[in-house]
Amino acid sequence: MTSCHSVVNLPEVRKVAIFGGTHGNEMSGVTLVNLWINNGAEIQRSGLTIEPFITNPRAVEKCTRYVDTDLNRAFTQDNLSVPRTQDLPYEVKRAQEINQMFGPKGSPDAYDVIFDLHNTTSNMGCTIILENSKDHFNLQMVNFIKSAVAPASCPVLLTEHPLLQYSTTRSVGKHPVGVEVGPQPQGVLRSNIFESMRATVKHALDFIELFNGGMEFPPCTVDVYRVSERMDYPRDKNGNITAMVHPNLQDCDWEPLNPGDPMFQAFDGRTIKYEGDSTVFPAFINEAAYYEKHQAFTMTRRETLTANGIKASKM
Ligand SMILES: CC(=O)N[C@@H](CC(=O)O)C(=O)O
Ligand SMILES: [Zn+2]
Repeated sequence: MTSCHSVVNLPEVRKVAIFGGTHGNEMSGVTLVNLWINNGAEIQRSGLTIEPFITNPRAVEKCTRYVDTDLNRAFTQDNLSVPRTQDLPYEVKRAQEINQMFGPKGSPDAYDVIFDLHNTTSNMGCTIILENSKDHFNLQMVNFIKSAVAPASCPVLLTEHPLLQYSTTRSVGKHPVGVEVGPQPQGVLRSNIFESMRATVKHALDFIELFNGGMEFPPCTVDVYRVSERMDYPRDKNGNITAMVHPNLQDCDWEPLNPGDPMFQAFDGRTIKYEGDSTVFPAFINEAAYYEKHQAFTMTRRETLTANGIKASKM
């Protein structure tokens, strides 16, 4: 369906969900979604069903990341198809319910766009997380958001990776979009973080409204940071960490980490350097939730993606 201007016709967007509380202690998304459940005027757009939804209410109630297991890793085909029994972890049961309501994952009935609102303790600013480098609709949306927030930046983390990809809550939708804003401590609201998340969602919904209204978005390029590796903390034989993120690296998400740069500061005072052979761009530096995942930061590489022009097809 490509025209001579390399503009692809895509179906109009009909069903949109905004998830908060996938992690119950990430307060911006929890608070915004609860606000919008009470009064949805701010997120209404013509011709669209937009559903704000708390995905892990038990974790929200306890103000904890999860109750039994991380919901944002639970949307595997195995979990989604396992027979429902009493002793399944709460989040696996919940994943099945969410898949029924907003999916099924991979099916034509699935919601068109799902935003999932997260906070990080890392200094990542207002980051968009994408899972698929060939999702031209999402790439165009991100290009729109980047222009709307400029001169502020909107880094894009691309989690597409043969081994490191994980099965997210938003992945039940056709176009999954993570919104990851920090730094904000767990269980805490910070007004600047809250408002930048709110603005990003607003721009994203404006984009969808313009798209449905027939606006043509010309081909564009989008700079992204693609996940390449995970870096764990140095550990002793018992698995306890023996070093912290080095002060030169702390809060330096998205800045180049070059071979030879300090990476960790051991408790005995030694500096541990980055010994890779090329420059990487770390993200999720010293994320609180990742100690248990054995991850001190994520290494990414910069890449420029090309998006087709897009236009809504009238049916
Ligand atoms: C700090 C945090 O929870 N980050 C999210 C990232 C994502 O949504 O892809 C997670 O690990 O699930
Ligand atoms: Zn989260």
